Amino acid sequence: MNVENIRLINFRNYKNIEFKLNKNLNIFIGNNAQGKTNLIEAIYICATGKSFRTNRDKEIINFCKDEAYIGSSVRIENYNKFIEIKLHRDKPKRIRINKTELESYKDLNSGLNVVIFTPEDLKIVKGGPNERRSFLDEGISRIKPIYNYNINKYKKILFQRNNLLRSSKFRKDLKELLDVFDNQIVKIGTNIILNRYEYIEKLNSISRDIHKEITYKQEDLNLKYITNVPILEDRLEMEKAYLNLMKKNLKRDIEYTTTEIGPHRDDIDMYINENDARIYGSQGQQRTIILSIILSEVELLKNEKGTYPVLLLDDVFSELDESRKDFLILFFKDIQTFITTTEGEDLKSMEGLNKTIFLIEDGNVKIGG
Ligand SMILES: Nc1ncnc2c1ncn2[C@@H]1O[C@H](COP(=O)(O)OP(=O)(O)OP(=O)(O)O)[C@@H](O)[C@H]1O
Repeated sequence: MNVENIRLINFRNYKNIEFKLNKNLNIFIGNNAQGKTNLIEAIYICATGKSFRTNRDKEIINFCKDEAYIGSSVRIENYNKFIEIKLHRDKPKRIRINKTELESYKDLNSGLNVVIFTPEDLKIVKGGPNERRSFLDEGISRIKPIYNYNINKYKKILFQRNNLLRSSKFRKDLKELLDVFDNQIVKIGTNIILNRYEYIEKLNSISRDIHKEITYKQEDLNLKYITNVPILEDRLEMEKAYLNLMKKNLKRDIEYTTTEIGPHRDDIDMYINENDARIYGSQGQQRTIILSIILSEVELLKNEKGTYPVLLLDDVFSELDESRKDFLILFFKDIQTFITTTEGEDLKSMEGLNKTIFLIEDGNVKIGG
């Protein structure tokens, strides 16, 4: 799978550009604020229909224009897809695949899988549990689209349950209504928890090996899934235990008008050599954890889907020492990779790889030497 070319019109600081991309390594090099991340963003939008930086399409359109266009030809196994996205300041975006318009961007099945690293991803280690749950949900949805549907459904029912708890004093039918909600919550919640459990188990086993390699066997990474629902081998027993726990907590739930038990309280603990990485990890260590996890997602996707996704790495080299950079570069051999950097120095470590260097300056793209 690879992105063959890209055309941008009035997309952020790009007025009108079109260029071909390398099947392997693409390096966007330039000073700050020249448009390197904007290119990563454009490729991400082609794959997912949305930006990783904003939910407001208006921000993506050039300041002085009302419309923007992204077009890209993508090679998936042995066929091509031509993806086109039109953004308008006052209208919903329109997406066409091979000239056929989709009803909604949510229908976009570009076939292009991407895994992205951005400096913001540090929040997966440093931020709150919400960040880690979002990371999990995104990763699992890439492999199992039905999971995303379950998450949305779970959030909806949970919201309704919490509303009901808020009005519990005035409801004579509280018990009957809660029974209906709780039975649904437990079914979907169990699905979510088992999917998360399985995903973290797989991620953990791959990321441990990768992390060991990156750190020259100095660091042992361990990811642990935290959930307040007991995970049991027998699914029906698990649902029963989950429901009992909800019933046991009902008094507390009514008092606080929120639901305590369930996957909306899940988290991931991260340890390096048995120490909590969130508390004791250095900035470089925390960054390396994210890299190990993201590279594991790449391997996991390859295992599940049979082909490597495209790798988007925004400013990945900062704060990594030479040996960690070298390991990362080994990864690029078989995967189409897009990488942004301000440092000419970083290019030295990529000698000998099949690559194209793009010089980015003020919304212009030139092929470098
Ligand atoms: N909607 C827009 N219209 C025009 N220009 C925009 C728009 N949004 C962002 N920009 C411009 O894009 C530039 C930032 O681009 P980008 O984020 O890709 O920078 P970068 O090269 O990755 O920089 P850094 O190395 O600092 O991360 C800024 O000059 C900003 O003003």
